[in-house]
Amino acid sequence: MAVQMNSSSDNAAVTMEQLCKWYGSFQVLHNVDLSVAVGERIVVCGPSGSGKSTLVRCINQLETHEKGRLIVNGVELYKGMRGLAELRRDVGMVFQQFNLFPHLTVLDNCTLALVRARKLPRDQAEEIAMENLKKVRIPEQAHKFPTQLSGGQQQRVAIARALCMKPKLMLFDEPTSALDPEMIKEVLDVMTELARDGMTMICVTHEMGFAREVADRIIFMDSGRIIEQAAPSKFFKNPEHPRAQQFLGQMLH
Ligand SMILES: Nc1ncnc2c1ncn2[C@@H]1O[C@H](COP(=O)(O)OP(=O)(O)OP(=O)(O)O)[C@@H](O)[C@H]1O
Repeated sequence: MAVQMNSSSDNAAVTMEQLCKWYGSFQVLHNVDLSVAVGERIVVCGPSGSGKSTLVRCINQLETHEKGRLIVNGVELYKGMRGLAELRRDVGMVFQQFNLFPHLTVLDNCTLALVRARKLPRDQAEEIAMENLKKVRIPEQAHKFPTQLSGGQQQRVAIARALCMKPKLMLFDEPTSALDPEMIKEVLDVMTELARDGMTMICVTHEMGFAREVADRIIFMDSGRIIEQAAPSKFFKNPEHPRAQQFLGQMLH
């Protein structure tokens, strides 16, 4: 049984307390403390291998932690917990590789979970799917297959598909890394609009312009630890930790 939490954690979308994770004998997350408020936009950045993907993957239990506490939307998560389907319904995730079903049309990719998991009638599922395809500005692609779309369009389908489940929280794991430069902007524009609509978001990205413009808070990770967190105005102007200074030096020049 998932444990329902009360008290102050109810006001947070995500609370991590001393979170630790190992891959075999390699400790990838070291005592991570993080609280993300409902409606907050977080950008997670840091060097390759610093544990950013692992951190976000723990939030929807694609990875499980071994030590510490993790509470998402008021529910404490742990290995072997029940209620994973509900968790993943409430936590949308967009990956670097779009992970669309190639044999299904755009519309069917979007309606699949609504029909199968939510048991909605097909016409109602299609209505929700079309609303969200409009939101990501590709309603005219509804009857195409993923291979007939550009990378940027495929990623926007992936975002629409996640939005169909009306998530309370969206996770993005380097959503533009597999895209050509001209397509990056169209995906970032959609993400920016979601942020303006008040969606709680945790984004792993190297897009520092997006981070500067959209994030409420930047989380900087190194070697499995959060070593600096600050508002973008502070982080980009005056990063404190030498590793953050070095990282920004490389990213911005
Ligand atoms: N399934 C796995 N098994 C073993 N080691 C893993 C696994 N996944 C990731 N790692 C290792 O854990 C460390 C952190 O990986 P993670 O993908 O979380 O980092 P990251 O900061 O997202 O990196 P990148 O920016 O390159 O995507 C890396 O050293 C990686 O090689």
